[in-house]
Amino acid sequence: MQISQKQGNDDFATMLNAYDCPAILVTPEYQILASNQRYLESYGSIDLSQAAYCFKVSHSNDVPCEQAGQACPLFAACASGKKERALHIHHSPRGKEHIDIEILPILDHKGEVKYCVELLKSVTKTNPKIGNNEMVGASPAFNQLVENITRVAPTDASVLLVGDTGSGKEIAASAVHLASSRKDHPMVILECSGLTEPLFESELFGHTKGAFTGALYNKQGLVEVAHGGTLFLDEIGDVPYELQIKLLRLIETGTYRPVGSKETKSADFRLICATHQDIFAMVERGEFRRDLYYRINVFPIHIPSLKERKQDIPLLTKTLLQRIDQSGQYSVTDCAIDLLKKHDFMGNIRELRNILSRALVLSNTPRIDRHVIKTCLDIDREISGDNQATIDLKSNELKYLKKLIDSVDGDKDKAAALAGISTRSLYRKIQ
Ligand SMILES: Nc1ncnc2c1ncn2[C@@H]1O[C@H](COP(=O)(O)OP(=O)(O)OP(=O)(O)O)[C@@H](O)[C@H]1O
Repeated sequence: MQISQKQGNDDFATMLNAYDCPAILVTPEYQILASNQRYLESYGSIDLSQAAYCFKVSHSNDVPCEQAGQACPLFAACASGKKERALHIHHSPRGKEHIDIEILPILDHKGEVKYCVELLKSVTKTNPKIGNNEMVGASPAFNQLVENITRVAPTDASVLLVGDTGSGKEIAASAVHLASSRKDHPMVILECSGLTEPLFESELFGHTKGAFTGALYNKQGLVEVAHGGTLFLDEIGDVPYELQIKLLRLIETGTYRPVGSKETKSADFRLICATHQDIFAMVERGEFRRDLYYRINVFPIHIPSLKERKQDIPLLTKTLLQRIDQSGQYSVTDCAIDLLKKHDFMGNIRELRNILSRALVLSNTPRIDRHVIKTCLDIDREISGDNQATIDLKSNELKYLKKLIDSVDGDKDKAAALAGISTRSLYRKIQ
């Protein structure tokens, strides 16, 4: 596409209105020449009466992104002469936002880049600031995760989320679903751990009345509930070997039969699987079917552990505190944050959440200090058995749980939630 030099900025802006997302026209020297109506609605107007540069407007930087140590898709597009994409954090009237940037270079008659159209697509369900049920973060590891989610979401490819326990696999699955064209249909979750063959089949495929003892009604399977939407199989590595063939058949044929039925139904879902295990090693050991592995692993995404994104701890702490107690009165001192940053977080974000829930109970003031955080971390260490030689694990667990129950006036449901265990487990542990 070529644009005559005589055309004014108004013409540019009119052309940009053809895009149904915010768009700006930029020179290879980073100067913004025009913006469209959608940009105006999302980010406000830019003063174009004097030179306005994209790095200043979008990032409040004084130098272009690539000189500030960030990947700059404009710089890359000018070098390659081709479309380039990157995930950036931009300033917006709503604060900082993750934006999927696409740069479309416009070449002159000599084949050199004359202008670039920059399309700015907001990324659903992620946030570099405090959010409610969104994924938050701004570290390089988190941004890479968001970039992967953004790329794969609009496709229908099967996604395999690999990450440690509590690192955010389920919330990432939901981000993929919500950024996909299937978002108006359900995302259905099946936790695969501990499922026996009959249960697995009837949960997944449903059953007819009388199919087996206790089948009093026709029951819809999760595959049917997920029709048009997303099927999320959590802990896929725990599906017993003999059941894996049933899953493979479902994926390969796109059809299934409810237990006890002769009717074959057709399935329509996007598959997302998650695991904390090394499935490839399981394949090598003969514990996981190779054919199924290649079916589910079309697009693998690594979910970073909290250890890999320690710089997100202050933001996550603020976010989680607000989620635990919506009054917004609680905060954590800088020294306490430093202590959290030194912790290992084997249980990742879920562990951070549990520690903060405890801190709220144990702190006498809304400003949670280092001392309180240290106590919460020590309780965890004792319970997890770091000091097994000197500590009687069971009695310490009991002591902690009783203290916790007392602190919430005997409310066992609340105490269990704070301890991160089910109420049933709590009763079992204190009896
Ligand atoms: N980036 C994030 N921002 C905010 N909260 C997060 C983020 N990632 C995870 N969480 C929160 O951490 C907790 C654990 O996340 P989630 O349940 O998605 O982890 P998981 O990896 O699926 O856990 P498991 O391995 O036990 O199935 C949830 O409360 C979730 O909302």
